[in-house]
Parts: sequence; structure tokens; C-alpha cells
Amino acid sequence: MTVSTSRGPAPGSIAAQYQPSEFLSRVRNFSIIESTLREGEQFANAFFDTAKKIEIAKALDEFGVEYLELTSPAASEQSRIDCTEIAKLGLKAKILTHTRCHMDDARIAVETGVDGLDVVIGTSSLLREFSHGKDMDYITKQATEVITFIKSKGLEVRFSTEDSFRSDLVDLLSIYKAVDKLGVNRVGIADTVGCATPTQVYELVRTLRGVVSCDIECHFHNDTGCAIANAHAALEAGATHIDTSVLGIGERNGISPLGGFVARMYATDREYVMSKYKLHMLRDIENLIADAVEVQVPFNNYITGYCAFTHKAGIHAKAILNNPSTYEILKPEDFGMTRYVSIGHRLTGWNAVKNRVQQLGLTLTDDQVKQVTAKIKALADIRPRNIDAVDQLLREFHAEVHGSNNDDSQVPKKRMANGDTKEADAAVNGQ
Ligand SMILES: CC(=O)SCCNC(=O)CCNC(=O)[C@H](O)C(C)(C)COP(=O)(O)OP(=O)(O)OC[C@H]1O[C@@H](n2cnc3c(N)ncnc32)[C@H](O)[C@@H]1OP(=O)(O)O
Ligand SMILES: O=C(O)CCC(=O)C(=O)O
Ligand SMILES: [Zn+2]
Repeated sequence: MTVSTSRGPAPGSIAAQYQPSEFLSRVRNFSIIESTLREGEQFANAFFDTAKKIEIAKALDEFGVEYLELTSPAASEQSRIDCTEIAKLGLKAKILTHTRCHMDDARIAVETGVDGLDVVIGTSSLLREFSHGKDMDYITKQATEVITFIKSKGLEVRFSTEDSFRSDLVDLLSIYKAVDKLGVNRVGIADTVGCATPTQVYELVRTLRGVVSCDIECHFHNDTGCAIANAHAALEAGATHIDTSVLGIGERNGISPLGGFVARMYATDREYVMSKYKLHMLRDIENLIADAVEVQVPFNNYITGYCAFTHKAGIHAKAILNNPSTYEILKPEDFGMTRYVSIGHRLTGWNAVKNRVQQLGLTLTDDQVKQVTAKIKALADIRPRNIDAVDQLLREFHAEVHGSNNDDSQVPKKRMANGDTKEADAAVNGQ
């Protein structure tokens, strides 16, 4: 039997054969535009006071995101002040603010001290009719005036079409071509309603890549669950910048979440992602946002969810204990997380129980471990048992077999969010 320890796609696997054009692909060379302080502020529960915005900005900057996008200073007087305050912090990340394609907004924004403006206007027929009421000629004229003005101030400028995937392709390419000629730093594609599929994203970005020479930013809403996959497809097709927010918070059910996007890109190129971002900070950053907007981190959250590194079924547990790569594409330790093998349930198997027996310092033959596993399964058929109950059962069984009470071994435990106890890291790593 050949045992591979590699975490990349297995040689000969479908994943290994699928090589998107390296010429176009930016999966190994992208930037994150972190929009928790813009799109995230559009989340139903969000309210960040100045101090909280600064705390969030500093945390994301330390994590390593390349850009922070802030709410338009035209939104309110406090939004304008906050923009100015964050622009003054001297962070490594570039500070952007997000404005309508309107001179009034641009004039206010350029005075805040930000590094650049992300300008947007709707181009789908729905938004043209029911949002701003302007046609493509008007939009092009307005965009030209706004972009020229921002550039005259020496600031970075991105021009984006809202609702790109329900816009006419000819309209889109014409306006992108026009603004590229004006010298924008980036054009943006926005899946404002979350309707796009990865294939549609790939095709649109690839087409656009052939039309403009500037960078391409992409923004994906998650209404139909494609936000992360769409971000990856966009990079494969040559997009350079991806918008994220912590926990994905944003308008409706939000956009590509920072953690999930990072997980996806880590699985594509672990070294690249680890060289850019302080992955151990992710959990604290998510907790910071979850507290601020009064939500729980979902149990199945990417990387940091309660069960993201919990292995349960016996078949999985055996293989994981032999080699974690069997059922993990992400190394928990790279994110400051801990692997857990759960055994107090009816799906457990003797290999996982044997591992626990060894951790407890008990000596049982394989046949004896199989017998005690059958007992655990019978009990767990009534209800699952926590690790304390399983340990007690194992010790009692051991005492019965050996005719003595051997309960002096101590395995460190930590308390979990659900009140259960889990073994400490070293006890479950199985390596
Ligand atoms: C898809 C997105 O998430 S885009 C970003 C959304 N962000 C925001 O909306 C920021 C917060 N917004 C606000 O504080 C306010 O909406 C403001 C200050 C921007 C505008 O407020 P108001 O002037 O009261 O207008 P209101 O919000 O009712 O309507 C939007 C106005 O912007 C115009 N508009 C909408 N989109 C754009 C655009 N991309 N570019 C230029 N004008 C636009 C509309 O025509 C409408 O103008 P009207 O007053 O002449 O009808
Ligand atoms: O500016 C952009 O590109 C995106 C704006 C936005 O939030 C959206 O269209 O959903
Ligand atoms: Zn959005």
C-alpha cells in the first residue's frame, strides 16, 4: 500500500489534471479588498461606532488584507468623519471608499484622505429603469467626469458596474473599454443579486480580460451559495482582486466570506496564502465581528466552525488517526485550530476507541477493544455519551479485564462551547 502524505491533489486525480490556463489565472497572485466596513455595514444588524471601525480596520490590516473598503462618506456626517479617521491611521492596507458614480459623492470622498475610490453604477435594465433612471450614454459621460476628477486628485480609482450579470454584454464591454482608456486602476464586476454561476463568471471575466488592460475586481453575493466558487472562478479567468467581508456579512445574506475565501485559496496554494495572511488571527477577527453585529459564528463555518475539524464516523476516524490528509484538506494547526476525533456515539469504530485507550494509558488487546467498542455503541444507541462517560466506561472495562481499578492516568481536556469535554490537542492529533 502506498501512503501519500501530500496535501495537494493526488497525482492522477481529476483535481490534479484540471489545469486552468496558467497564462490567465491569478489564483496564485491576487489581492483581497476587505469590505466588512462597507458591504458589511449593509448587513441587517450592523452598526459600528468609530472605535469599533478602527478596531476592525486594525485587525484586518494585521491579518494582511491588501485593501480596506469603507462606507461612502456621503452616507452621513459620521461616516465621513470615520473615513477620515481610518485614512489617518497609517495602516499597511490601502484605504478605499465606495461611492456612487456622482460628482457630489466624489468631491466629498477625495477630501477624506483615502487612497482611492471604488465608484459604482448600475447597468442592468432593471437598475437603469428603477434605481437611477439613466441610460448608458449618460452613465458613460458621468463616469468620464467622475473618473477624470478622481485621477486629477492623484487617487486610485475603480469603476464598477452594479448588477453586471444581468447587464447587456455589449453595454458592459463598451463602458469598461471607455473607462480603461481613461486610466482607471481597476474595473469591477458585481454579482449584486447572487445569480451568477462559476461558469458564467469565468466566461465574463475571461472576455473582459481580453478587452481591458487594467486590473479586474470582482464582488459576489451569496444568495444562491456560489460566492466563494465564483470568486475562485474569477481568479482562474484572470481577475486580480476579490471583495470579501468577515463572516460574509452584507446586504441580504452577504458576500464571499473572508474565512471561506481564504480556505478555498489555501487549498489551491497553501504556501502563497500562508505567506500573505496571518491565518491564526481569523478566529479572533470573526469573533470580533460576530460580537459587534450580535450573531453566532455558524457551527459549520469554514475553518472556525464548531465542527470544522471534528471527525466522527469510524471509517474516517481510523484513517485520520493514521494520516490526517485522508479526510482533511486544511491543516487545523495552520489556522490555530485543533482536530478532534469524537468516539462517544454509535458510528464509532474500534480503531478510534483503541486510540483513546492508548491515550488513557490502558492496556487492552485488540479483541478487548472490540468488545468495549460494542459496549459504547450499545449505550450510544440510547443516547450519545460525552468523553468523560466514555473514559469512565473504558477504565471500568479495563479494571474488569485486569481485576484492578486503573484510573490514575490523566488526559488533559478542554471544555467545548456545547458543554462537552474534548481531549487536548496532542491527545487527538494522531500523528
Ligand atoms: C449594491 C450596493 O450595495 S451599492 C452601495 C450601496 N450603498 C449605499 O447605499 C450607501 C448608503 N446610502 C446612503 O446613505 C444614501 O442612499 C445616499 C446618501 C447614497 C443617497 O441618499 P438620497 O440622496 O437620500 O437618495 P436615496 O438613497 O433615496 O436614492 C438613491 C439616489 O442615488 C441615485 N443613484 C443610485 N445609484 C447610483 C449610482 N450608482 N450612481 C449615481 N447615482 C445613483 C438614485 O437615482 C437616487 O437619486 P435621486 O435622489 O435623485 O432619486
Ligand atoms: O462596487 C461594487 O463593485 C459592488 C457594489 C455592491 O455591493 C454590489 O453590487 O453588490
Ligand atoms: Zn454588494
